[in-house]
Amino acid sequence: MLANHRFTTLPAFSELQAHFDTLKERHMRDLFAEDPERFTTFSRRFEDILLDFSKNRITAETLQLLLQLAEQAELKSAIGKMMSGDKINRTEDRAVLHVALRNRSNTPILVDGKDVMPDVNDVLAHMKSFTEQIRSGEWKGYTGKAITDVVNIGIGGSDLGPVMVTEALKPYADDKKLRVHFVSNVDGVHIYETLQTVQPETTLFLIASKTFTTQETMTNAQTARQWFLDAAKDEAAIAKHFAALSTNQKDVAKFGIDPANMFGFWDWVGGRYSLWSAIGLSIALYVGFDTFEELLAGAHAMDQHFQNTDLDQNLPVILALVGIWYNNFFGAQTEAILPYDQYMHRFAAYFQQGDMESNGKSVDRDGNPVDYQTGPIIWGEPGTNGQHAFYQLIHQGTKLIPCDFLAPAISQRPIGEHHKILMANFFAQPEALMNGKTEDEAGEELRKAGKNEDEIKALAPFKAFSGNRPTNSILFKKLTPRTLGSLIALYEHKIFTQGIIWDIFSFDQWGVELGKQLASRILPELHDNTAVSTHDSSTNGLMNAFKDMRKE
Ligand SMILES: O=P(O)(O)OC[C@H]1O[C@H](O)[C@@H](O)[C@@H](O)[C@@H]1O
Repeated sequence: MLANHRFTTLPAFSELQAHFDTLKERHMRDLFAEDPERFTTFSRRFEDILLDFSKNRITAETLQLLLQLAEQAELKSAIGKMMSGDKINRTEDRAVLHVALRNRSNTPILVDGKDVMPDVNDVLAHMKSFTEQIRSGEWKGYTGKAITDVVNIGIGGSDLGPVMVTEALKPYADDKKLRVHFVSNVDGVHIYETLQTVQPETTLFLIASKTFTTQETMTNAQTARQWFLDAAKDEAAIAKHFAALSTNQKDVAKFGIDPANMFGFWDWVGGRYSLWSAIGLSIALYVGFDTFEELLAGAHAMDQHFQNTDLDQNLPVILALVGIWYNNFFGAQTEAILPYDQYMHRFAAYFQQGDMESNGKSVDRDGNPVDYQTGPIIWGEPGTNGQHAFYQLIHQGTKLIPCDFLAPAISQRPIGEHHKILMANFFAQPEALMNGKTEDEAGEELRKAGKNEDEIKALAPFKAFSGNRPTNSILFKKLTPRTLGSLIALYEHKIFTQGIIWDIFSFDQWGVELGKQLASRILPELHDNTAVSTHDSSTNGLMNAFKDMRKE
């Protein structure tokens, strides 16, 4: 059981408040000027990953106090509890063991007295042999042809991880053994457009759903099944073209999927933490099983770092603490994740679910409403695209938006000057956000450009930048499977750390349930043209207008 505490009554919390008052007006420009060692003091390394958090509004004292906050929240003990299979997801009475899925050292992890590792390894072995059969062409479809296309049907945690990772690891699929497609939206457009591009006789469908009851996924799966049977005209052919990634054996069998094609996982794998489980089968099929294992190994290495490294050297902990500093003291509402790597273009979208579904909570572990801020709004797009879209607000708007900049030192596709140009932007933006530009500096530039004094006076305020806008820079050698695994685990553990300190449960998601219940209540009311009057006037009005618009 996790110990409860009230976040705002931890002794370090009030110390941080007092400290904040002394620091809030200080400019990072001055902090850098005062301390030539600032980069060394505020940067950390893990394998090929360098975290530079020196461009934050912190001093050594801030970091010390934040570390005390983590200690007072009993973070170390909480990490140990997660890693050893304690049921820390109390509202669902479950352990939280995505770390077991990538536990390459195979040390036993017990849930209810039973080591989970043999089951984990069995599923991995099953995934491996299946992957090899499909990729080698040994597995034949119902007309005797090899599989060329894999369609993963899933949503939320059963979609976003595989989408993000297959995009990020595209260079590792250069052998072009298989194409992968992802269908998530219940909007029929999504499955329609995907089915336009594949052939029934060479397509493998993966029905990815932890519960195997999610309406969107089941609707898309039934449509795919019907489309397939329209061509194959034989239910026996389903065994060659459908596999299930799920914890729900009963409903998988009911759907007609051969139990031999079911890849299981367990209730202790949260949906948004499931890419390491059977849900990652599309990844393994696309990049090959060895590459998938390297991804697991990278995450495992970060798990060990998180568990065994002192808090002040611990990358996930530092990211989490810096985030808390802005979220709970500066009042920042959002955080941007900005990868300067086109292959990582779904990384922010992935952690939108990872972070917001985990820490979007307003009740503490005692069941009381919190009176402080919890999880931030996560958003972001790859650089440099974002620079030409929303960075204006980050530079000159009224909101404080802490940003994480991520980039590889070595491009997967070194072409001409592209990577150096990309990296020049990666270095320039955090520098500009930190330094800003005073009105005097802006004036000087205008003078050099030949403006007269009246023009300078009129324009300089618009051309000035306050600066003092915080960033973390995460520079890594190359986006290898191992590094990607470590980066994902880095953010996962950041989320865990913040949840522990905020005294909330990060591994349930009751908020998602409401939408599901309401939609299932409304669906039957859409089946005929009868006017609806059972809801509020807005919902009634909209539903009735919908029915009118559809009349011939
Ligand atoms: O894999 P499933 O069971 O289809 O769930 C898909 C998604 O459903 C809900 O939105 C939440 O519970 C998510 O965490 C989950 O990832």
